[in-house]
Amino acid sequence: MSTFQKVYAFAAHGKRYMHKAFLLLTSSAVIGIVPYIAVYLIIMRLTGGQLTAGFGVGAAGVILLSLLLKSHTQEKGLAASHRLAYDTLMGMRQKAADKLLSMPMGEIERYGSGALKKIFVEDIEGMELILAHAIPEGVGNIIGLCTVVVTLFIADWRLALCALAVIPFGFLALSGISKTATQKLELYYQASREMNSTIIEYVSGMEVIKVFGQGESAFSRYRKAIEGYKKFSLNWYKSCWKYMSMYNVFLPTTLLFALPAAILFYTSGSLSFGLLVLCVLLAMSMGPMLLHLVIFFPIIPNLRQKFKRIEDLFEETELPVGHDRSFPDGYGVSFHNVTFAYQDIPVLKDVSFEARAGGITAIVGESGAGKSTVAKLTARFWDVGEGSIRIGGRDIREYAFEALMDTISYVSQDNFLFNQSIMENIQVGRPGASDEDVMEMAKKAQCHDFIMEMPQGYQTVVGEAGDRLSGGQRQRITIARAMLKNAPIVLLDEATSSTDAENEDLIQEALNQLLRGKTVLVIAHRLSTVVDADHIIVLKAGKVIVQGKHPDLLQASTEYAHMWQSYRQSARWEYKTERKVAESC
Ligand SMILES: Nc1ncnc2c1ncn2[C@@H]1O[C@H](COP(=O)(O)OP(=O)(O)OP(=O)(O)O)[C@@H](O)[C@H]1O
Repeated sequence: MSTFQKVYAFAAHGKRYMHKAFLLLTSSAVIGIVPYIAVYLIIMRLTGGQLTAGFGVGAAGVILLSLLLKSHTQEKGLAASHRLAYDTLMGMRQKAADKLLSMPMGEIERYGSGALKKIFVEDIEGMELILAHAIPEGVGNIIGLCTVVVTLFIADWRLALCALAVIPFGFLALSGISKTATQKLELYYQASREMNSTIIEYVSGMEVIKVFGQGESAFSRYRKAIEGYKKFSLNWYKSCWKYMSMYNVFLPTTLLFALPAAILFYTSGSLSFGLLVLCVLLAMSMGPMLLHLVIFFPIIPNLRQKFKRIEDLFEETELPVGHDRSFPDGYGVSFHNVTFAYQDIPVLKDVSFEARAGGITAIVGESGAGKSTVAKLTARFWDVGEGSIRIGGRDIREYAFEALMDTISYVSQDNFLFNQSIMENIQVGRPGASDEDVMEMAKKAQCHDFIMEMPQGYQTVVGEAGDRLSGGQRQRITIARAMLKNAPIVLLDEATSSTDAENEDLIQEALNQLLRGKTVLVIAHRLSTVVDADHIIVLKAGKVIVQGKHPDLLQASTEYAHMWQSYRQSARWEYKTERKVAESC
């Protein structure tokens, strides 16, 4: 399958639009010849002394009509080809978004946000220019050129050959351009990729650069990347300039051979005056069309390059999904001898536990023990290496992806928000939820008051990743979002860690209300939040070292008792510090 076929296969109504565009653009090109023929006929009558006023007016009318018709068919042809282009791009964008949803997070992380941005924004966006403009206009131009050449051959084959005498020079230049361009295009794109990812890193790491005084060294990396890009771009253009100039100089000279030959044939009597004018006009019209070809040909390797990266993304492995939509035994979550590694680094080892349906199960342990990984595996961001995770008694790999996602609410550590209004961010939890429902949840998650204090209230746009809000505010909004979703299983990863003590109590209360009856897996550093849990799992270096209820664990595990002791001490220390601050004020 050629790249064009593969690209256009993304269009939902690809064939229909393609046929329509081709038919209309061809008609437009053929109609474009009519004025020339009409002029030829007028001249023939004029030189033969048979031109009547009626014929002159009729021919002028035909010229005007054919120009209008050419413009109309071209407009409709371009409209069809644009529809084809945007249909294709829509299909491609949709597939790219679906692809990310079905890829394991590890693969997405491996790409990095810079490379994915390049694919989504630059490659797909760059294809827009090619598909919606370069190809329709280029194809129209080629059809027009072929029509002129055929007409010229019909009119006088000798003059057609003279007009085409410049073509070998043009092809020589074209093959030079396409050879050098294709050879160096990959290097050029590589330099562009490097520059882009350095720029993204430079901008996203601005806080660290400022705080740690890294301006000089970070800027030198940035400068090196843009210098590299400049070098490759110039190098690339330099290798094309010679051929471009040759092309630009030689190709418009179609008249250079055709005109003297036409006059020679006319004076020798083998060409009528009418045909002389017709052939000269046609030969003249070929120049700009031939020049236009140079824009069209390089887009083929360009399209191939861009599509290759998109195709590579589409070929990435996906998480296999099942089709089950019903949960036979409710919403209990259980891990069965789960072993998991990020790439080659083992994180969870033979982990087994059960989070009872409708109960609160807490996961505690030192930093890096693998607590968040348990939540991420439950949400199926990755698949387990060995063992299985079951929900309702069935392996989560057997469920349809949407059915599983509908069942789980996940409040993660990073509290990501979209650069949209607060209202829309909370509505992500339940698309289509009414404003009143959103506000009710916001009140329960203790965010209504601070939202109302903002100038645009719920319509306030939160900035990129929510950076116009504080950590605590972001966290409460993500809790409201999860509450609105009202899923039967809730994963809370450090859900109240960015909240001050007063709000934490309030949110905890709201959470307690809303989590009632749900299967909750809570990951918390502060042991106070898990004391009342139905079941506590203690992880250490990826292994479950002990599990049970808080009072039992205090008795049964010295590790847990030690953790509890340390927590109590730090809580007392926090309390003392707060009191001292309060007294000194
Ligand atoms: N995406 C990832 N790729 C590679 N390694 C990872 C990734 N995420 C986590 N890890 C590693 O896996 C281990 C467990 O991480 P995890 O986030 O599950 O720990 P945690 O117990 O939740 O830690 P914390 O309490 O500090 O958040 C860590 O050593 C971490 O470096």
